[in-house]
Amino acid sequence: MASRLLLIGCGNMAGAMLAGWLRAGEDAGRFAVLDPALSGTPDGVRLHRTPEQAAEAGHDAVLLGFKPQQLRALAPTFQPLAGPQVAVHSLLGGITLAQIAAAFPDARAHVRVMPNLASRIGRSPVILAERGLGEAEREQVRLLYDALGFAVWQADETRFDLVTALAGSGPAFVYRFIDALAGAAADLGLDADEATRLATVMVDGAASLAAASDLAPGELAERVASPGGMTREGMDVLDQGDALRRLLTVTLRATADKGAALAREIG
Ligand SMILES: NC(=O)C1=CN([C@@H]2O[C@H](COP(=O)(O)OP(=O)(O)OC[C@H]3O[C@@H](n4cnc5c(N)ncnc54)[C@H](OP(=O)(O)O)[C@@H]3O)[C@@H](O)[C@H]2O)C=CC1
Ligand SMILES: O=C(O)[C@@H]1CCC=N1
Repeated sequence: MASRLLLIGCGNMAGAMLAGWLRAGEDAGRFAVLDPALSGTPDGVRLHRTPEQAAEAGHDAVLLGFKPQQLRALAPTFQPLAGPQVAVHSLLGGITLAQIAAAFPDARAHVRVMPNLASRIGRSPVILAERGLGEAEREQVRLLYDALGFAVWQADETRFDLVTALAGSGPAFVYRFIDALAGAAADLGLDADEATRLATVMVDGAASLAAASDLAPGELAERVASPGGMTREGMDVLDQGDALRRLLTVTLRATADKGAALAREIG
């Protein structure tokens, strides 16, 4: 595992990861942040304002946590931080390993990382792809990200935008679902705050049960629907013409397509 990791850009996502690592018991001294306007970092995590300051402190790996659209403009500034002793890890949605390698050609290895905001509580899937790591270091990198939940290598990088849509963007879709469910209940007469609280606790419990169960989600749904009971009536609405699945297929396709568009934009 990289012993000293420099997070370049520490907003919503990299900030959640940093909090997740500290929550998991990682030593704060392993981490440093380079972010010009960030208000502060957790205790023990050094905050650098300039690449020169960061270079002086030293590191074995950098984690790119800024926006994909910034890669082309920022890469020359950060190249001195990504020399032959350094591995470049990237959170940049849509940006391929080949593009990361082209932006940081001197680095000894490149890793594409796709977590989600549940990193903060150690419950994120983290999808990984790499170029240039040896066998032992691959396992060290997997363990680093496994501390944020569940890390797994994606051998076929052509699938990365799709797994990003599912696992990286996925929480946004779940939050929309919770909002819509609560909003619908409010429209039908429930107090709005109560509806949001019930919907959130319900989704948490249902997802945790699915994660802990040997049964597939489809089978669990069948177990909720008592024969001749209420639930089936609602499920029939979602299932009619595969309405929910079709909607989600379009949703994932649009999300994944944007990844490819961002990559084309960078060139
Ligand atoms: N949000 C999410 O759930 C996920 C995001 N990602 C990826 O993570 C990356 C960041 O996204 P997100 O965290 O949402 O975005 P944010 O805007 O919250 O974070 C980006 C951070 O980078 C900082 N930054 C901007 N310019 C520089 C610079 N020149 N040097 C150093 N830092 C800089 C920003 O500072 P300032 O605000 O002052 O400009 C900000 O703190 C993206 O590439 C995205 O694809 C991946 C998975 C999930
Ligand atoms: O919206 C985005 O582009 C990033 C990538 C996955 C989640 N957030």
